[in-house]
Amino acid sequence: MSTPKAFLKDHKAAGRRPLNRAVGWSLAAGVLLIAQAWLLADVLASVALFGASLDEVVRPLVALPLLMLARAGALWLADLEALAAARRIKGGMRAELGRRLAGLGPVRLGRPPSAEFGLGLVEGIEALGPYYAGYLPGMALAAVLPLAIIGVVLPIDWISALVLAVTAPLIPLAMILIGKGTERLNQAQWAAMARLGARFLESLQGLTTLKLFAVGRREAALVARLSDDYRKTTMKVLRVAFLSSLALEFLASVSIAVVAVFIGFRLLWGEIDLARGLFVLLLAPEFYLPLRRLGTHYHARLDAVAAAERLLPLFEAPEPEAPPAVPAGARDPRGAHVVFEDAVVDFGDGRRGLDGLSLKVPPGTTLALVGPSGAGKSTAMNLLLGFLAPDGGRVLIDGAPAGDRSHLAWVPQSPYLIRGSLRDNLRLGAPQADDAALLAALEAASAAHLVDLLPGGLDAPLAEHGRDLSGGEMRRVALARALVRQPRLLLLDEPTAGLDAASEQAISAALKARRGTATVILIAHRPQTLRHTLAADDAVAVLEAGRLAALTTAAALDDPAGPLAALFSQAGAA
Ligand SMILES: Nc1ncnc2c1ncn2[C@@H]1O[C@H](COP(=O)(O)OP(=O)(O)OP(=O)(O)O)[C@@H](O)[C@H]1O
Repeated sequence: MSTPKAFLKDHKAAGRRPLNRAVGWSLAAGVLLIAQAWLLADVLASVALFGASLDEVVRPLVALPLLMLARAGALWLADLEALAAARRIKGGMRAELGRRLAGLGPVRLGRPPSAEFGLGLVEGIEALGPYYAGYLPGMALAAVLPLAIIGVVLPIDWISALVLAVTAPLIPLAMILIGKGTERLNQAQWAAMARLGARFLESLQGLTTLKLFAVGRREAALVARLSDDYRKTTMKVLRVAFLSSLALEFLASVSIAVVAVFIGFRLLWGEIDLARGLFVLLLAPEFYLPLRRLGTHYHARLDAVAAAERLLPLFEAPEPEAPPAVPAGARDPRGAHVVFEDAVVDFGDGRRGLDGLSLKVPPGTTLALVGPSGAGKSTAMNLLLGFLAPDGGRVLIDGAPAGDRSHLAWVPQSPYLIRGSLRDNLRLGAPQADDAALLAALEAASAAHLVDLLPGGLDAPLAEHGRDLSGGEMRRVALARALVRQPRLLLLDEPTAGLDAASEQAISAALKARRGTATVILIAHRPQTLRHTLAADDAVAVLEAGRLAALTTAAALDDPAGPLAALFSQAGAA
């Protein structure tokens, strides 16, 4: 397990070049500043001491604004580069996190605490921005610029150089002392924000349920309390941040005053001339500036460390491996060849989804998975879908470990329809499909009437989650969508549950028509599904406690002594 600090460092690489350029531009601005101070001191001294005329100082007077402009330009470029670096690093992180989450898949991800993920993806990564754009270049600058200024001041006035050198470390030292105390506060602030975010999202998602049970007010009060907690922890962090800035500013001001007092006395005693004294005095505030800024940046760093701590577990999911592709020649034209070989899925805590399932589904055949609740039907399906990888044994589709989804289609019990037209939904898995193919698929899924029914036909807009369709219509659109893909392996979960008799028949006819062109595997909870969807000689695998308990055919439904009768009479009794 990596540490948050190592995590921040590792990700710096993506923005190294713009970061280096940002530091380079800041240093250029520092050099221009030294030149500017020198010119200004010279002009002031010549006018004040030697009564120089305008003609004599016109050149430095013209050069001064030019220097200022150049310096502003350099600072602007430094900011641009630093922001570009942060943007690049954050972009890379988001892409990586997206890949890892996709690799985990919906099952291993479990029920994702969506607020945590949302917070990580958006706020968490965003909180790293000031660290990369501010803290890192600021650190580099604070290490180099003060040294450069001391280097310039030393030959001119060694006493001031000494004062600068002695007072400089006080600021970072004070900052570190203060920082130690705030680290804990920052972590508390993140935790409070995560709690608030999670609760708020939950309340929004469950709004209907909360309203139905008339607990809306209680929930609102809870969210209000959590947001108040968040306010309090934020105020604590801000209080420390302001106080520490005050302390650092005070230290810097006192240090500048010490330099000024030393110069003042020596001017009085004639130990230093006005031009040199002024030059050092003008540089003094600039000497402390990068150190003072470190105070602000240091808080960005604390914030980033706290955010990184929350992000780390999300980044520790393994990167997905690309499934090995099967050469096209090895594929049977009748459909996919599916093999479970002693497949084990271990969810940890001794919970096994599958406990050594062995099963062969020949190409072009149809098989139903049945079994009591918790027998492992969904787990077997998730293995085929590549949402889970077996912890033991193998699951092969056409001879290759399951995971390549390019040749399969999946119709879950509650299919997800995207917001878009009917056509968009049907073409989701086959963007090249033409209207004729879409209509044929709708026809096959007994949903052709939808084209006439919906205003706009294939262009009819569907609401998110298909909210304006009935459950049965959604299922039929989802089946049509699966068929458009012309899959070699068609996976379905209770394809006919909740449908009227006519639709049930139409769908079972559609599935039967796939025979010989696709392998079909479906989960069935009810005997009707088997009776209406399968042909008498289609295979039925009875699972029990993650293993194959019996392999029979749909005809066994009528055998009172067969495994199916036993299973469904149990279910009926329950
Ligand atoms: N994400 C998970 N984390 C932990 N245990 C799980 C997870 N998913 C399933 N299980 C466990 O694995 C076993 C098999 O579950 P699975 O969902 O495959 O059964 P099923 O036959 O599909 O059940 P049902 O008919 O109720 O849908 C169960 O004991 C279940 O508690």
